[in-house]
Amino acid sequence: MKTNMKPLPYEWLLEVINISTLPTVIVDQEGLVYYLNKAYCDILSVNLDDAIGQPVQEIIENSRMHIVAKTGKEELEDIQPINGTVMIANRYPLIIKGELVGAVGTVMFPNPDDLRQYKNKVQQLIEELKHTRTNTIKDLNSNYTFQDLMGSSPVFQSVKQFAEKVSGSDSSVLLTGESGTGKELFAHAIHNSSLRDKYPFIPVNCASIPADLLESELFGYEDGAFTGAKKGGKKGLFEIANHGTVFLDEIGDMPFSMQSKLLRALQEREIKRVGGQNLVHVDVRIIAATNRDLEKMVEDGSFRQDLYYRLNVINIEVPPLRKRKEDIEFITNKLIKKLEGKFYRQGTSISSEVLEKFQQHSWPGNVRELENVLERTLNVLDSQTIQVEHLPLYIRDAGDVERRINKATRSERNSPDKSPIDMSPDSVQPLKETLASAEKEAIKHALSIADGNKLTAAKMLGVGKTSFYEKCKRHGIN
Ligand SMILES: Nc1ncnc2c1ncn2[C@@H]1O[C@H](COP(=O)(O)OP(=O)(O)OP(=O)(O)O)[C@@H](O)[C@H]1O
Repeated sequence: MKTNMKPLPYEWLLEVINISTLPTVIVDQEGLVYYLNKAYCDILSVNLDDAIGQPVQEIIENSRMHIVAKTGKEELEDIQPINGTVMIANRYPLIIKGELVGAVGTVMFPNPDDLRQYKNKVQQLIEELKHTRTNTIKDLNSNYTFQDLMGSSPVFQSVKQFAEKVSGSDSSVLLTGESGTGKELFAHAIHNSSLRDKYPFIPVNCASIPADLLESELFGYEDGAFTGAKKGGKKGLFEIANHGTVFLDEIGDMPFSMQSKLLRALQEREIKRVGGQNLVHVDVRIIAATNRDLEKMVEDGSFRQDLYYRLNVINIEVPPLRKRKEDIEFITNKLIKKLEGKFYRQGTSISSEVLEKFQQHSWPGNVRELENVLERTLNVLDSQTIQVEHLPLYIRDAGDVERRINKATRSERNSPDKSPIDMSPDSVQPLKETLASAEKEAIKHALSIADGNKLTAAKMLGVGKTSFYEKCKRHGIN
């Protein structure tokens, strides 16, 4: 190739090689050191004049430059320990006018601190990548907007409109309401219509992370913070969510000791990693949710009042399904449409009797329960129309229980002596046994509504998961 470039003077070339901070060595075809730049002389603590003309393997530990100068084959990213430090070596054959005349080599990380910093950086990137990957998969399944929130009743519409209105604000939101009413869906929708929508939405289930891990999950940790901690430390979810939203689900289950640390983070907008000294500024919006009565928890001292006020700047109470019965038919039809795709069906409908049963049922598991019931029904449906006999027994009984109670109350009121309640002494059981059998029935009922999911069943019953597991064990429920 012909260029107009003048050949670089020899001194210039040497200066260029010396300016480079990358330790560089040039050997001739015999593997004798032709030139060693300043960076390499420094890390080897050798004098250039003493090194020139010496076999390279005598000057540089574990060198293979003399081999490359013979084979003419480059060796890239080879591990080369020098003075007890692992370095990455790149070795290139030096070919001038088509002839192999020697080799040139460089090494990276001559300083152990550089290597450590590099490793930390890579480790952090790997952590972020893993987290992003998990969340991307999750987001693909749950990237909800307000349009996904089903419900046409005036009460639901007004809650939805209010939530939409406050999406743009940066204030904390507390979503309250029974299990399965769609609080998490609301949190997604609020984030997605806020100015933070291009940044992460990080959901954290405060009930499912063990108390002693919660702080390091939320705020991260430094290298060596505790036994088993990853080398290089780890970013917490608050740092990962920077500029986005952290959704603290089941906030009522956050351990008391953690509540004060969360409060500090919200007030100062700064977090301190576990085992760290530095404060890291974070910009996140908090959306919290619970189906527990936080006000009562504040009263009985199990939830910090100051944190409650911090979180409850905007309160959105999602109404239960039984308080918006107009929505039942609407949501049922929408869910059927959604499920038809899953079961490769078309034209499925429900009978008016089924709708009546649905209206009579109290739906303690709300939309989640309705979704489960319909999915279970469509799974086994061999006709186009869902009839009462296709429904689970406890829904078929809906209304009957209420009717029986009403009838009993009415007849008791009208003719107390003809009460339908069994008045024989044998019908009375010790209170302890009566309560135990009622508890067992309630657990079985909740489990059947929650499709066997114990965490959901525990939530619907309003008990902690440890106590729920103990109760299941006591009653022999698996
Ligand atoms: N209004 C709604 N429109 C569409 N789907 C809904 C609605 N409400 C709830 N769902 C569905 O019900 C299920 C439960 O919703 P979600 O997890 O948001 O409830 P939640 O109130 O956060 O429950 P929990 O308190 O148990 O965590 C999800 O599958 C969700 O898609």
